[in-house]
Amino acid sequence: MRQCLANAIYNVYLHPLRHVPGPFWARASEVPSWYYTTGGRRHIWLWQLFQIYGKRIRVAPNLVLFCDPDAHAAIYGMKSNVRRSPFYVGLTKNIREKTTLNTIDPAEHARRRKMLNTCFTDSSVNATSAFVSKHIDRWHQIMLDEHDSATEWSTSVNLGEKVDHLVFDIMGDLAFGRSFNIKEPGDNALREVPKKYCPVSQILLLKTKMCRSPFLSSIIWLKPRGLDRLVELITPPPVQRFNNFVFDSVTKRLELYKKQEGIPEDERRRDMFYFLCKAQDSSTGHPAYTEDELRAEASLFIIAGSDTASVSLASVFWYLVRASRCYQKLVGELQITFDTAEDVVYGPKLMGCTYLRACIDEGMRLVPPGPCEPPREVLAGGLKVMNDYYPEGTIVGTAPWCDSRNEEVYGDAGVFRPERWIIDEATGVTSEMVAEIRTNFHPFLSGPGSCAGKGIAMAEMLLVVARTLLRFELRKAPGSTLGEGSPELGWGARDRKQFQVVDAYISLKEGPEIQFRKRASPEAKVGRK
Ligand code: HEM
Repeated sequence: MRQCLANAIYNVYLHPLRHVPGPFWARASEVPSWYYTTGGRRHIWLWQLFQIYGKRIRVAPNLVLFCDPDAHAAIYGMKSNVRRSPFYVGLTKNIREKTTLNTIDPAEHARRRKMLNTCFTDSSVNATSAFVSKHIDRWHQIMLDEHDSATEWSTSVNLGEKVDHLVFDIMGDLAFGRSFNIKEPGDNALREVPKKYCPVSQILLLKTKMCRSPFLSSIIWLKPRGLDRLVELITPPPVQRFNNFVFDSVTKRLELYKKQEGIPEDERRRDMFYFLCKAQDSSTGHPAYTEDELRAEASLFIIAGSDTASVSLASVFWYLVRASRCYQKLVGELQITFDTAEDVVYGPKLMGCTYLRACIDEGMRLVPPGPCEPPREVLAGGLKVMNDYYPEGTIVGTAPWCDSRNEEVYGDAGVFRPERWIIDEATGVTSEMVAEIRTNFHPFLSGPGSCAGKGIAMAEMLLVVARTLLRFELRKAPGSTLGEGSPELGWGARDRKQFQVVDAYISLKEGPEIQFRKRASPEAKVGRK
């Protein structure tokens, strides 16, 4: 107790960061930041703090966060003198399963990332788009079979949940060649997870609470000394089933890869796992990954690529069904560009749909896939951010939820307005205006730790939104408030027009609830290109 008090006094009055503004208790201890993490509302708390204290806040004794485009560049840029913080070590499943995301040493991370990049080329994005489209079409078929919606509006559907199922199945198929089949009707042990959040989210929620706790260094010390084993033992059965499924799938996929080694390239299964197996260490010319590493990286794809894409898509749909002008404009663009949903393939025509891209960007801006900061630790020599110097060991970052609501940059920051991303004389949006907001927009992060799967993720989102809107009409389920803000949620979350998320390092969401019906036959439309 005496030690805690002494630490608190030191943190407030003697610590090198004592001049950085923030609430008294947050400057004294890590408990407030942890407290808000446990409730999943830390991003709202951070937003409140930025309104009170300005562009930089001390959120915990050793943690400084910023809300400014220049700060983002200074912290996450290619040459920034930082590394990933120990938070990422806490996230690891166990000491054997080291992934690119969890590698905090910059040189080792750069080496791993170089190998990983060989799996994310244009050719892999093109190859994987075919898998994605196949899943989307099946998903639509199931929705039609489950709901009598050929002519009438369907009953209310939780599209957020449906999108979870779709994205999971896609990622399983891409990562290790075996779909989870969660979207398929009938029993599925992997779907028997607590309805609210899927297994990966459950794990992340628990781990985020651990990693933002004041006991992180003890947790990291204890991990190889029994804690990992203990967590494995108390892991709920649905999550264990999920882990076992992943393990088993990777083993089977590896067997298939070896079996197909002798046959021509274009006859082999060319999913992400294929590209991982093919990757070579350029310095040795040997395969880049050992079996354990293949297992870990393939599992990382599931973690990194499922909830992120799912929450982004849910956000786009959530806002679109509430903004009929934007919805109509987007459908118009798609109908002019494509004859049918089947015509939507990944390529220049799809990429040329500027309004579609703007809607996706706007959805990702309002609901960033990670609402709080990706934490970075300042290395020896310190770091200058917004004209101030931060010493070695300081943890720094920017919180995307707050960056997205920076009114100095966006003006009407809370409004879903895709036009802000498109240069157009008619709307008065200039190239300078678009450049300014782009400098502040990093849903995939930037710099050495940015998203490796950005190309695949964008292709997936473009395909899902375009094919869905060409096949179905959507509308908000009458009376549904799922995902909305409300006065009881307090300052920063009162706006009913704001899609709410839970912070679990990744954003977790509920909704939107929608109704859908099959679109009239495309021949009935006019004005197509
Ligand atoms: C909308 C979808 C996605 C978003 C918004 C997104 C965003 C991000 C962000 C912000 C990071 C950095 C995390 C941090 O440093 O804490 C990241 C890392 C990563 N993402 Fe994504 N991601 C998405 C989809 C995907 C997909 C589909 C894949 C794989 C197929 C993927 C693979 C990765 C990997 C491997 C990393 C680690 C990169 C590294 O450590 O160098 N992501 N992603």
